[in-house]
This record gives sequence, structure tokens and C-alpha cells, in this order.
Amino acid sequence: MNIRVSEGSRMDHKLNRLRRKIMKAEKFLFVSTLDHIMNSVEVRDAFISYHNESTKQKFILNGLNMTVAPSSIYALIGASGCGKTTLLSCILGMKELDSGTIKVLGHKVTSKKQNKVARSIGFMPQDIALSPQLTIGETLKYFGNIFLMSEQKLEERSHMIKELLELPPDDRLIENLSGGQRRRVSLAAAIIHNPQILILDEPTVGVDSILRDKIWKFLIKSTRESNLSIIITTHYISEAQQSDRCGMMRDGVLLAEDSPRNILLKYEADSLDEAFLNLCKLNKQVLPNSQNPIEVVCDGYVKNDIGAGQEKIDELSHFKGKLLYYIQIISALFSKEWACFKRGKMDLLSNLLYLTFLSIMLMFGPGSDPRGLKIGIVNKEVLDPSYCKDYLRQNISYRNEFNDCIYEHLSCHFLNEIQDEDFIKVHYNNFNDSYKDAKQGKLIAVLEIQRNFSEALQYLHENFNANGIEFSQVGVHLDQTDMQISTFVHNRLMKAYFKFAEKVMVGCKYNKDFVKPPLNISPMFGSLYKSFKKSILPLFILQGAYFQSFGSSCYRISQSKVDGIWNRTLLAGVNPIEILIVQFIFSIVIMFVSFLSGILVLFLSIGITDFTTIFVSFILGISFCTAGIFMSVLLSSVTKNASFITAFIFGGSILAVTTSGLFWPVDGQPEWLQQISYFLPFAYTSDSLRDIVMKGSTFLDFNVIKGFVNIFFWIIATFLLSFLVMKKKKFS
Ligand SMILES: Nc1ncnc2c1ncn2[C@@H]1O[C@H](COP(=O)(O)OP(=O)(O)OP(=O)(O)O)[C@@H](O)[C@H]1O
Repeated sequence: MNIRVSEGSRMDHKLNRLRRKIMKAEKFLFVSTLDHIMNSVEVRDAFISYHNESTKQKFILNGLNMTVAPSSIYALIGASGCGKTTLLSCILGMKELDSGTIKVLGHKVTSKKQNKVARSIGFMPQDIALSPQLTIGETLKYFGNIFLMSEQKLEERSHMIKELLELPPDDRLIENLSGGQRRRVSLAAAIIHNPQILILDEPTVGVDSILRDKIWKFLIKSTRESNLSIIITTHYISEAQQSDRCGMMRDGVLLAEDSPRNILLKYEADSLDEAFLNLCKLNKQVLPNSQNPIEVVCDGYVKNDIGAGQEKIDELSHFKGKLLYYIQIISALFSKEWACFKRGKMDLLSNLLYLTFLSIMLMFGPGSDPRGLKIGIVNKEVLDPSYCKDYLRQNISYRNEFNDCIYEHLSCHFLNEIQDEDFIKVHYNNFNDSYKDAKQGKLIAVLEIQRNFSEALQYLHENFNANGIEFSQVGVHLDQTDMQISTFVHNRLMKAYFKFAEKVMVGCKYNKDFVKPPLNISPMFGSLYKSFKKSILPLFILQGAYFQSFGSSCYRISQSKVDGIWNRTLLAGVNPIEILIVQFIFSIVIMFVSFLSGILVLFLSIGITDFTTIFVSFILGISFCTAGIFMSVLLSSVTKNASFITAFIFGGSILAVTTSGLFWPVDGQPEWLQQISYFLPFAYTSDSLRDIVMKGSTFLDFNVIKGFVNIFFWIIATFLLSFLVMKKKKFS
């Protein structure tokens, strides 16, 4: 029965007929014993389809059947796009079949349930799927740990694999390796735990022929010495000749599945390439739902048990308990995160000190008075400014020697009250010149004082007659382009005028309250002039903290999905919740440091030193960061698209500024927007922080409670939604 077919030689017809008879006999023997055999992998009537742009259904697997025996190498060959990777994804449970069944080591595979035999499988995807910031040593250690290997076994196996695959030194970073070297590390990660089933998606691409030969020898030896089964896809059809069984795939079906020897015989070919070509010609007319022309012939089947990795879990749960299992997995995940994080020094520093930088910027930014603003002065009463200077130098009194009020050059007194540190005064002879400069942006305002300003003021004081009041008024022409600046100019000029008017009143022995507005404004919380920084800057830090926690956690999760390490970790039997717990701990520790340092720097610099205020603000902020991290989990479970995530973060920060009342009170919004603002997590939290800082509110105050309730609503909502999304779509 063991007839050798040397490559290149042609069989004569008689011999071929004889061999076909032998094959039929083998097939008969196999079928009669098939019921008692447990295959490593069984695929039955597998259908899977996608809808393309024109919403036409396209079958990728079209009623496919496949059988992989234990202790064998199964080579899956076929043209690019025929569905090989899709089939492997279904076997691994990453994709769900539309219909049909897949069994791995006797266990039905479904993408929704945790694969019971996950730790018995080793998978090398087509993409590298490794963390570029890890070294080779760290990568192998990571995979060894998540496969629950003991230190000693990991050491032994790493040593053997590194020699076999001729890997570069342990401390070389994956990102600095060549394409071929990366593929070899990826293969090493797939075989490190000595799996019972090995699924390799084009492992020999970019590997030189000598090493390729070495890898094949290793695979063959491994299958002979243990009950390891290997499914390997390859574009090098000649490689498949070394396999025990070969599946020739086209348009989602296996045209043939047999040992290479039998395929050569059956299709009267000298090489598998030729056999594949002959097969394709024969099957040109195969229709989408037609019977699959599969041929099942198996050699040397043996009864099999669940793989070594699974035994290890059972052993572990028996001896050490679930807790130890979690500690091992969580610490493996944590070590990997930390190794990646500490390597990016800039990333580390910017993450930890981001809010401190922001606080320092804020100390000098919003809330400080504008400096160096220029105002134009058109003083028609005293055109020459040096005359005013001389006059004030000699005469600062408002009364003469007879104690009479002097209504003379009062414009000089008024202009003197405008502080030089507030404004630079530029004098003009006429309004038109000043207007031209204002239009070019050289002036922020123009003050126009009438020729008979002093007389008009005297007339008004003595007669209380409204006629001619316009001559006593200073025309203030404001550039309203910038609201903040024009409000500042307005306030400062009003302040200067009231000071001047009060001095005139006192000087002339009138009641100074006469010129005061009839509203006596005094602050209940905060102080009249110094509240702005206190009321607004903590909100900047709060929003900054939210978007830092949201953005950095989102980036880490989606990057692990893009790198492929997310899928590979899940395929090793790790639960997504376990990965997310580590991500959460990692992010919250970073935020703890970043937010604490940021808030301390800011609060102390703006004079908030009360411990309770700092403590309550910190707890509110950290809870808010937690909501940000949960939001990132939700977003990254929906998509790993970097441009969408970036747009979401930027859009979200603008939304936060708009709806938090940071720049404009929420009460100023239309009612429908107010409802959105109070639903989103920004407005109530900002109100709470304002109250904590300005009124000294604590956890028991209503507004603060509202803030916390809003935050916890978002934490719970995003957690539940992420859970639901991940239940449906665990793999990226
Ligand atoms: N999510 C999807 N939506 C639509 N079409 C898809 C999707 N995933 C895969 N396909 C299509 O299914 C077909 C099979 O893809 P698959 O990756 O399994 O091919 P393959 O045989 O592994 O190819 P290669 O050898 O080039 O890797 C391809 O035409 C691919 O474009």
C-alpha cells in the first residue's frame, strides 16, 4: 500500500488503475471505522456569505466539508481570495458560520461562547499580530504566561524554538525586526505552549528556502512524535507535498481533500500545481449550491483527548483555584501593558504630566486681564495731551482758594483715572484719524470728549437739567469684534469714570452717592473681581481629564486591535473582560497621577487651599475620568477605525465645551439643547465642580449629588452597552 510517487515520473495506465483500486479499498475500510474516530477538526456543510456593494450575496464558504486527523499536517491550498482565511477564522471561532457545524477536538465551535479548547490551539495569523513595542523575549513570555505555562517549561520551550527558528536576540524590539524575522517570532508565539492543534496562515511567506525546509521538518517531526494536528495555508503549492493531507479549495468549496500521493494519482499529475490545475478545469461548471465533490480518505486515525493547555486549566483550577488563574492572567496582561508603556518615554511623560502642563498654561491663560490694549483719545476740550499733564502736575484739586468747585479741564482729570497698566492711550486731533486706525485693528476703542465737557458737567450738577447732557458724556466707540475684550474695556472705563465722578462730587462737596448706580452689588460667593479664574479654570482641568482618560484608553485598546494582539490574546482563551480590567486599572492609575498633580498645581496657584474642597474635587474628577474610560471601552468595542476615533474625540471635546457651560451658560441655550446638555455627562459635573470650588459644597449638597448621579449613570450605561456589543462582537 505504501507506493512512492517520485516527482517528474509518469505512471503508466496499468499501474494507475491498480492504484485506484487500492485507494477504493482503503476508502471502504476507513468509512466503516469512521464512527469510532474523533477528528481534530471537522467542518460540515459550512456556509458563509457577505453582501457586496450591490447587495448581492457572495458565498465565501459554500457548503464546505473538511476533516483534519490527529497527528497530521493538513495543507489548505487555493488561489488568493478563495476563502482560506475565512475558513480558519470560523474554525477558531472568530467568525460565525451562516449554517453548518465545526467541531474542534470534539467541541462545537461558536464565536459567542468561550472556546473550551482555546488553550489547546496555537494560531499564527496572516498578519504579524504582535505588539511592536515589545521585545522578542517579552513577546514569548507574554504568550507563555497567557497560556499558563510554568517558568521552567517556558524557558525550555523558548530556548528550543529560538534555536529552531533562528530568532534574533531576546532584547530586539519587534518594531525593529525585518518582515521575515517578525513572521518567525509570530510563529514562535503560536507554538510556544506546545498546542494540540496548530493553525498557521501562510507561515513561510518571507522565509528563505533553507529555513522554510527546517520549519517543515520541525512540523513533520512534531506531528509524528505527538498527537499535534496542523492546518497550514500556503501559496507555495510545492510545500503542500510534504503534508499528510491536502485540501484544494476553490470558490468556497474543497475540490479535493486527500493525501498528496492520492491527489497526484487521481488527477494524473506530476505535481500538486498540475493536479490543482486539472481539478479546476474539471470543476469549471461547479454551481454555488451544488454538491461538494469532496473525497474523504483518512490514514492512521487515533482516538484523542482534550489538549495539554486545557488539562493545565483543569489542573490549575483544582490545585490553585480560580483566583490564582486570574492573578496569572491579569499580571501577564499588566506586564505587557507596562512594558509597552514604559518604552514610549514621551508617551509616559506626556500622559502623567499632561494635566500639570495644562494647569500651568491655564494659570497664565484664561482669567488674566488683557495687557497692552490701545485706546484712541479724541479730547476736543484739551487737544494737547502735554497740556493736560502740566495742568494736573500743578493742579490736582477740584476747588479754588474760595472753596468753589472748579469746572475746568475735567477731561484731564477723567483721562488721568484711566490706568496706564490697563491701556495705552493714543491721542488724536480728530475722530476720523482714530477711526481709520481702529478699523486696521490698531485700537480697541476710541474715547471722544466734547469741547465743552467741563461746562456741560457743571451745568448738569448745578441745574439737574437733562438738556445738554450729551455734551457731558464721553463717547466710547468700542470694537466689539472680541466680546471678552470689549467687556473688559467697558468695565475698566466704567470703573475709571465712576472714580472720576466720585472725586468731582467729593471735591465739590456734593454727595458722592449721587453718581453711583442705584444697585448695591456685593458678592455672596466668590469675590467681585477675582472669581473668574476660580470659577472657570477648574472646569478646564475637569474636561481635560475626561478627554485624556477617554483618548488615551481608547488609543491603547484600538491599537491592540489594529496590531492584532487583541484577537490573539482572546484566542488564547483570555476573556475580553480580563483585558478590559487591566486596561481600566492601567488607565485609572495614570489618571490618578495626572489629575492629582494637575489639580494641585492649579488649585494652589489660584489660591484654593482648603483640603475638603481639593478632596471633593478630586473624587469628582476621578469619577469623571472613570466615565471617560468606560466611554472609550464602548467606542473601541464598536470600531477600531483610527480616523473615526480621532474625529469622535475632537468632536466630543467641542461638544463638551458647548454643553458644559464652560464658555456660555447652559441657561442661555434653547430648551431642546439644554435637555441634551443636562443629559450628557458634562453640564452637571461642571455645575458640581463650580459649587465645590466657589461655595465649598461637599458630597451632601444637592448639586454635587446631581453631578455624581449623572457620572454614575454614564458609567453604568457605557459598561452595559460595551458588554452587549462585546457579547455580539468579541473579536475585532
Ligand atoms: N468582512 C467581509 N466583507 C466582505 N467580503 C469579505 C469579508 N471578509 C472577507 N471577504 C471576502 O471573502 C473572500 C475570501 O477572503 P479570505 O481572506 O478568506 O481569502 P484567502 O483565501 O485567505 O485569500 P489570501 O490567500 O489572499 O489570504 C475575499 O474575496 C474577501 O474579499
